[in-house]
Amino acid sequence: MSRRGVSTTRIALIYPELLGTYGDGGNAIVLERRLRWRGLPVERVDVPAGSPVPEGCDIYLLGGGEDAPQVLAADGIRQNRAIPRAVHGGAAVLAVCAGYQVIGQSFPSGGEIHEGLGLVGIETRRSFAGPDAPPPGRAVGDIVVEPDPRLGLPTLFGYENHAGRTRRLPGCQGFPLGTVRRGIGDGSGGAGAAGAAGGGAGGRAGGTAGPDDGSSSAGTDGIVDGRVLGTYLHGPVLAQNPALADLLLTWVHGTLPPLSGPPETVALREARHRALTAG
Ligand SMILES: NC(=O)CC[C@H](N)C(=O)O
Repeated sequence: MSRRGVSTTRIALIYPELLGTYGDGGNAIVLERRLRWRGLPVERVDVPAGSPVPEGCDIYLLGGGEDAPQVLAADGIRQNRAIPRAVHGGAAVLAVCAGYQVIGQSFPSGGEIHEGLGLVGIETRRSFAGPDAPPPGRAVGDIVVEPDPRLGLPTLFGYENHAGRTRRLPGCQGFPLGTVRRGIGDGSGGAGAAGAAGGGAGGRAGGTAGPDDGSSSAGTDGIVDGRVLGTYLHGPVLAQNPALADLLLTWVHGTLPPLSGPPETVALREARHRALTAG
């Protein structure tokens, strides 16, 4: 039974035309499959760009996007208060990259600061290094995150490509999704906060580990606030991290029967682990 006492879990994919960079729509497919493989009914609700977001869904998925589409998406989603109301009623949110920025208080685009949904106490800027420091380069490449132990998750693998840097605001509820072991993530913690040049416009050469200055400071990625989870991990993140998919499903569904595999995902994770965490 899902959280509303009905048998079908409704998964809303929000504005995939605007928030779909790097196949984030695949996160809906992963959630759908993992319910079906357990014999549980699921309904996928595709919400086309610009249309009002429905309130009665159990999981809302917001993907990544370029700056201009991201503004359009935020404006469209703000037409109503469906997502905040659904979250209040127990729904879960997975917000990736642009989606992660959009669920915060504010984010940059086109030289201006735009209002986010205010679901979580974070803000995104091009840089937090101050007006005299050069802004950091785009964060581009593989990202590996050690999740907060409270989540009981294995290492998370993904891909990131974003210019924005994100930080928690004073009084922010919740906690970071995890510690960045490779890549940039929020890029606002530890040495990354200094906003050093990093990989420049083309991103990090060779996927060098660490925050913007290439050191190994303990930067963080993402936020978990109640059932709202934001992250810079594209990929789509749930395809590479099925345990994260199951965490979202248990938030809205309660305990689920265990599900191993699929074998392809196990092999993928082993390969990612070998390639990205060696040394
Ligand atoms: N990949 C993305 O979603 C990018 C988010 C945002 N437009 C940025 O560059 O920071």
